[in-house]
Amino acid sequence: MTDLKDPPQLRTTDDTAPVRISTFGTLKRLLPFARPAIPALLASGVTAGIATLAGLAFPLVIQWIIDGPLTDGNASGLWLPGAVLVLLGVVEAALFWVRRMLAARPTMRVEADMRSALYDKLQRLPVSFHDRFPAGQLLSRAVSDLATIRRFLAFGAVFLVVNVLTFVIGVAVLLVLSWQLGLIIAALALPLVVLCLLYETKYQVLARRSQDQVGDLATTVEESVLGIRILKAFGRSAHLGREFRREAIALRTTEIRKAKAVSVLWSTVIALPEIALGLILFLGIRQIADGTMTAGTLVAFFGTAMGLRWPIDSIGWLLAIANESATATHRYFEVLDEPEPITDPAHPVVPGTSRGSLHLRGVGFGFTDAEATGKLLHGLDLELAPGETVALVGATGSGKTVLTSLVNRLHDVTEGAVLLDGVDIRDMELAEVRRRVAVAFEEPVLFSASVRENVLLGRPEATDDELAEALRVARAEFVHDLPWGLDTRIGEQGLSLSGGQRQRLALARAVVGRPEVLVLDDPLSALDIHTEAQVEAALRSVLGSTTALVVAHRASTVLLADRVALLAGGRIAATGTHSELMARVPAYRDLLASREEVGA
Ligand SMILES: Nc1ncnc2c1ncn2[C@@H]1O[C@H](COP(=O)(O)OP(=O)(O)OP(=O)(O)O)[C@@H](O)[C@H]1O
Repeated sequence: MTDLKDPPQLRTTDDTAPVRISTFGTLKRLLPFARPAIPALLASGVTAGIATLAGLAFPLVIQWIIDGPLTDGNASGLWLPGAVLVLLGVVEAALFWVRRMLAARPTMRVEADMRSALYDKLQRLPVSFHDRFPAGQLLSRAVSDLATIRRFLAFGAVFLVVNVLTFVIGVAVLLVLSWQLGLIIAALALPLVVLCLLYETKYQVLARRSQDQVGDLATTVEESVLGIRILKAFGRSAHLGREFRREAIALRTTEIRKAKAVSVLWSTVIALPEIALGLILFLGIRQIADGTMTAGTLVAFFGTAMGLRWPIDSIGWLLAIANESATATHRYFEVLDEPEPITDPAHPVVPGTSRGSLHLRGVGFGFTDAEATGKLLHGLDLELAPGETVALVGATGSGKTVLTSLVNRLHDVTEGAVLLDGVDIRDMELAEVRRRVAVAFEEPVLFSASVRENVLLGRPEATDDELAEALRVARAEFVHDLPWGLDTRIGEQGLSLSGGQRQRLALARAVVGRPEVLVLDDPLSALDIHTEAQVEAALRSVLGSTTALVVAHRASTVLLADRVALLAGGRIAATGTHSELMARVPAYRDLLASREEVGA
């Protein structure tokens, strides 16, 4: 019996226990991206530090006023400390503004650079990665995770350093003012550190879960928007609505647990200084009564201790930001660290004059996530002479689409090789392979762009004549009747086209510029019989000069080919002309006969 593994877990569940990561170690990975922003962030930190010191100086000036001019009854002596107070206020406000200005622009650039790097990586990653990684998870990484990282760099990191320094300097000032009372505030550091460590462990797990759940939610929204017609047609909107609500509730539960964790920390962090301040007031008044402390010193002490409230109170908030950024960073690098198995070779072979011969030699292929079911293709041999058209016929699920995806390295063969003009395509530059091999898939995907941009996607350098020729071959001249002709926007944000129109544009995209090798995955399936006949007639002229591998389901498409290859059991079971195979291969006869019956 086959030992089947559990199906891959694509969605997050409440029981998923995310891996514990080191907050500092993970955040360090941001350095290469954050490096250009470091001077500005340092300047921003220095500015914030000076502003905070200005704030800490207030109580000392008040002490000066109380123990000086106020005690002496010298009204004219108030001018100088009054002016200093105003100056400190202005400096603090101005520096606050400067700090924001300094941090905003460079951190936004870091966010933009990281987003571009992620996008580039997604383009380089193989199709197999995109098959298994839900789009919503990528979306949440590209949008919300990167925004979290930017907030951390702009505020979190700066204030984490500034507030710890402020605490240390403030405690030093307090110790100078009164070492006995100062020790009470200094002693606060111990329970705070213990509390923060306990909290970090718990919060990090929740932060990761919440970010994963945001990704799940985005995936559900994306799937329901893309499949809105099917959902409506099958009356499943309510079902998906329930699924969405279930995920939204899971996220809400995690967010509430996060809020609870923060609130416990926060309330303790706020309560501890309150108790300490009460104690200080009590002891301070006794010291004034004993004559061991002046009223001005107690006011200064109290004012300074109050000034340390924000650095202490903010610890919970800053740790939350640091933890969320660490998990966001971890999630970001999960994608960035993905291996890129399909890349350019170190020393690409530049093929000589291209003739367009295609040879699949001993090809084997199996999906890594479907190992238990065995290899899909094995020991497959198929040779196409330059200019030859071969129709690939096989039962549904036999691997025809997968085979076509091996020819332009959307997947790499796991055994054997695909040779273009005798050169292994893995030894050629990817761009070169994709320039030589053009593909039209069964599912024609159009982008939110003009007709012209969609058709010239792979060959932006093609001339207007080549574009017109491609549209003619694909019988896609209907584009000239669109409101803005070739400049009409189509795709998701543009004009909707019918299935047949989309397929004809996808075909035009493949044939534009007459590639050496054309791979067509059932390119005419959405066309009516009349249009199909017209496209076939026009295709013949292209196929006459191009090597083509055409996945075919119908006899009419098969007839376009010079030769037919029957894919069965993971290999090419028979080749020959249509009539030869009809005469001598019962499996082929059955396959086409059943299709024609269904089609009839
Ligand atoms: N990403 C994937 N991971 C695992 N298995 C996959 C993946 N993509 C396709 N398969 C499996 O590979 C097999 C062949 O798929 P393929 O799309 O090539 O079939 P096909 O011959 O083109 O079928 P059809 O004629 O119905 O289009 C199927 O059993 C399919 O389930």
